[in-house]
Amino acid sequence: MKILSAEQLNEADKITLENEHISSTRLMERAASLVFNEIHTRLEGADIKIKIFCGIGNNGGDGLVIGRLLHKYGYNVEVFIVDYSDKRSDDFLINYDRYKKESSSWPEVIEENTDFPEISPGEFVVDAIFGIGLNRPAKGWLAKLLKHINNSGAFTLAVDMPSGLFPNKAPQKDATIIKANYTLSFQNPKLTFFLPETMNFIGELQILDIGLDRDFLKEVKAVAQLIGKREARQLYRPRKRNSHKGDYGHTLVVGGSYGKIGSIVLSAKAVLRSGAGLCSVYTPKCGYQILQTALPEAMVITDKAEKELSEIKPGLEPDVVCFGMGAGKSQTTANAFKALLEETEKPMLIDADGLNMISENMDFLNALPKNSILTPHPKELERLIGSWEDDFEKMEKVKDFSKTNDLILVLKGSHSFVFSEGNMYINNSGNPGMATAGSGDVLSGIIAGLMSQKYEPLVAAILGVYMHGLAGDICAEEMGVETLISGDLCDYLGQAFLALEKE
Ligand SMILES: NC(=O)C1=CN([C@@H]2O[C@H](COP(=O)(O)OP(=O)(O)OC[C@H]3O[C@@H](n4cnc5c(N)ncnc54)[C@H](O)[C@@H]3O)[C@@H](O)[C@H]2O)[C@@H](O)CC1
Ligand SMILES: Nc1ncnc2c1ncn2[C@@H]1O[C@H](COP(=O)(O)OP(=O)(O)O)[C@@H](O)[C@H]1O
Ligand SMILES: [K+]
Repeated sequence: MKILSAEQLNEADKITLENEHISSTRLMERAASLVFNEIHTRLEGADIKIKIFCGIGNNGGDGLVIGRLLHKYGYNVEVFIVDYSDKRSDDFLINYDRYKKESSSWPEVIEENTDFPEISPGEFVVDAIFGIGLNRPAKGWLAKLLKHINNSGAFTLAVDMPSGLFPNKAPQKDATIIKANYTLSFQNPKLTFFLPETMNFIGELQILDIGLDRDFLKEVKAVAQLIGKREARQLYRPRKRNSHKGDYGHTLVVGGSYGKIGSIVLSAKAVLRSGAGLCSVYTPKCGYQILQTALPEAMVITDKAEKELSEIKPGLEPDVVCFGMGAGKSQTTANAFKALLEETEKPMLIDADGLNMISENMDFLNALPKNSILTPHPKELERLIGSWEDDFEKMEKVKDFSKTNDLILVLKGSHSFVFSEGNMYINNSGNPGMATAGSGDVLSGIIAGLMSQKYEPLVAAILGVYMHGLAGDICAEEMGVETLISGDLCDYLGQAFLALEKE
């Protein structure tokens, strides 16, 4: 699904009105009715106190429509106008009058010196103060009102966006923003919903298709692509009946050091579980028995050194090399890594200490084959590109870094991001159970395993990140988030592939 900016959504809005020959009031009615339906389906007429806070723009207009419909269906609803400006939008004014006509009372107005209404924890609040039109932080009494709502403990539903959040730029550090339990957002998700500093404000997210112009939405260049099951399914290629292991490629996993052999066991297992035909592991001598015992399906080649990588001479030509997990970053290993980079022509996958060695020797980047994949977590990223002011600046810095160096970068996190050629893909699978030792090693193995099966590196990165999260989701469903450990992600990959095939 495309992630769009406020400007693009406004444009879609305008084109829809022209092409469908409908008024903006009609479109507002359509959008807000969908929100009403969602509320009505869940509350089923329950006698719960509903308070709707409306701004004076179109987000507020939506709130008034929702209020009118709830009133019509007999709900216990109170509507408040948050009177922060005189510049009421036309559709706000039309719906203000309609509300009055149907409910036979004017909504209450909240101004600078009005006492805020009391809100008890059991009530239901609808936040329709600001949507995508926010153009400066909420200040003064307005900020106090947002805090008042946040402190009430009431369940809060945000219409389109939690008020105070910008759709496509970072909030100020001390900004006051509605902390929604649930967000019903119109037509397309906004970038801010997926970034670590702002994702907590939206609660659970649901996108409502309000029927904006299909052709426009199809053509417009997305800010980013959100990758869900439908998108992943389009990337997945089922195996051919008439095939053999040679068709699925040979992955070489290189890494491990004394005390950290487990990391490459996890990666190699993930390589095989994601469908690679063959997997070899190159490791210091101390890894030999561990690997042969833990993973009989993998072949093992050992370095001449006992405890660390000193010279990477596997004596074979793999389809893809997956480097760095548990490797350590001694000078000896860094030299061996540099030599490996210089000898390798096909795109590689670099993770963990591989990334740290690059950060300490940025010239290694020149030897990295084009289209290689780096998979940093935020700390590793910071070592690579330096610090950033906010998430939006970080995104821009990573875009530049991946473009300048001709590489694909997977930034891991609660939502992992894939960057390539200035484009951005945001993963929508996964759960906090995956915040556990070794889950990154599994991800490297999955992506490398897909690369060896001739998935283009970018496709392998996007699909691999999605499958990793999906395996985690299916696993967490069965055993809970606390209990999930990274080895389980390998074991649940099978169910993840089955779920994808069913889609
Ligand atoms: N674009 C679309 O596709 C649709 C948009 N609709 C609704 O329209 C909303 C956007 O409406 P608007 O553009 O009227 O904007 P908003 O209703 O989000 O904001 C209203 C106005 O408040 C002012 N403002 C912004 N920040 C402020 C601040 N910190 N303090 C005081 N005033 C501030 C601005 O002048 C802004 O235009 C969407 O979020 C959505 O709820 C829907 O009605 C239907 C379709
Ligand atoms: N809260 C979360 N929600 C979804 N995925 C997560 C979450 N926390 C971690 N992950 C995923 O788990 C992996 C962790 O990788 P990493 O930090 O490298 O761990 P390790 O070094 O222990 O292997 C990443 O793929 C990340 O996206
Ligand atoms: K809102």
